[in-house]
Amino acid sequence: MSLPKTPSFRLDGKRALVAGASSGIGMACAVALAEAGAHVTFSARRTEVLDGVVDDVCKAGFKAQAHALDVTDTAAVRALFDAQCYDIVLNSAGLARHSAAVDTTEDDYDAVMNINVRAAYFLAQQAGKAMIAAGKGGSIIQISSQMAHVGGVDRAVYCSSKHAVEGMNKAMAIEFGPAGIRVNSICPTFILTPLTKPTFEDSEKRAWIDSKIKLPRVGEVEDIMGAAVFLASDASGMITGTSILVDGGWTAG
Ligand SMILES: NC(=O)c1ccc[n+]([C@@H]2O[C@H](COP(=O)([O-])OP(=O)(O)OC[C@H]3O[C@@H](n4cnc5c(N)ncnc54)[C@H](O)[C@@H]3O)[C@@H](O)[C@H]2O)c1
Ligand SMILES: O=C(O)C(=O)C[C@H](O)[C@H](O)CO
Repeated sequence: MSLPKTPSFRLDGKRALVAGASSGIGMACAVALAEAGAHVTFSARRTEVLDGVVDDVCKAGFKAQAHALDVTDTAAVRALFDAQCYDIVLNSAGLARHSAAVDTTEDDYDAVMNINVRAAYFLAQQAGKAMIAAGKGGSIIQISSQMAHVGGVDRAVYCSSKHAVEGMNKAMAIEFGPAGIRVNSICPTFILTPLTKPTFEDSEKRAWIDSKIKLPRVGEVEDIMGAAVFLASDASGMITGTSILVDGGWTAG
């Protein structure tokens, strides 16, 4: 009897691009992809902020390089994918500005939507286009949020942006699927990063977070790394148009 063959979680020989790799979840995911064997391009608006981590990853024997990219610069995004096709594209660039819906300014709305939705859209568009032309399939991963699945106090704009990412992914999964390109998201709960530091430091908000997460701790960037490697690898080869909630049970009730 021939046993089923376990699919590989390894990413050897794959080229990966991580946008928003200078801090937080993006940096952790980029390191995880490199440790799994991919050659990872860490991208951020300024390469100086990437030099330390890229050096450390290379010294550890993994493959990495830095690239300057502002994800809102659609011409630069196009140029990047015209020059190189990536097998894996993970987008972690994002912004949160919170206010009651009745107080949201147009500036806050536009800033959040510009990065979380518009930039995510055109990055995935160009990634998908290059992957289709290369004919090798691929995996596009957006760092979305648990707030793509529920509402949150003072988070009407942020929730709108992350729900939009889920819709965009589903439609792109339909379009790109025949070319073997998978489009998914990771939906984290609150993870301590520069983005959420002010929320964690507010004792009332911290109590809200602790009351909603069912596990006895909050999330750390390391909690997202496994999902990133899984979605990038052949181990998730039949998964597309969906999201992996890494939410400590927040959305369970
Ligand atoms: N930390 C959390 O609790 C949490 C939970 C769920 C989802 N998220 C999402 O995860 C993603 C990463 O957030 P994080 O918590 O790691 O915060 P972070 O602030 O550490 O990371 C955001 C990154 O986006 C980059 N960025 C912002 N604008 C950019 C631009 N125009 N071009 C290129 N890069 C840009 C920043 O430089 C930064 O490195 C975001 O999309 C966020 O919405 C975070
Ligand atoms: O909701 C917030 O305060 C954020 O900054 C992002 C979140 O941490 C994330 O979406 C988890 O709810």
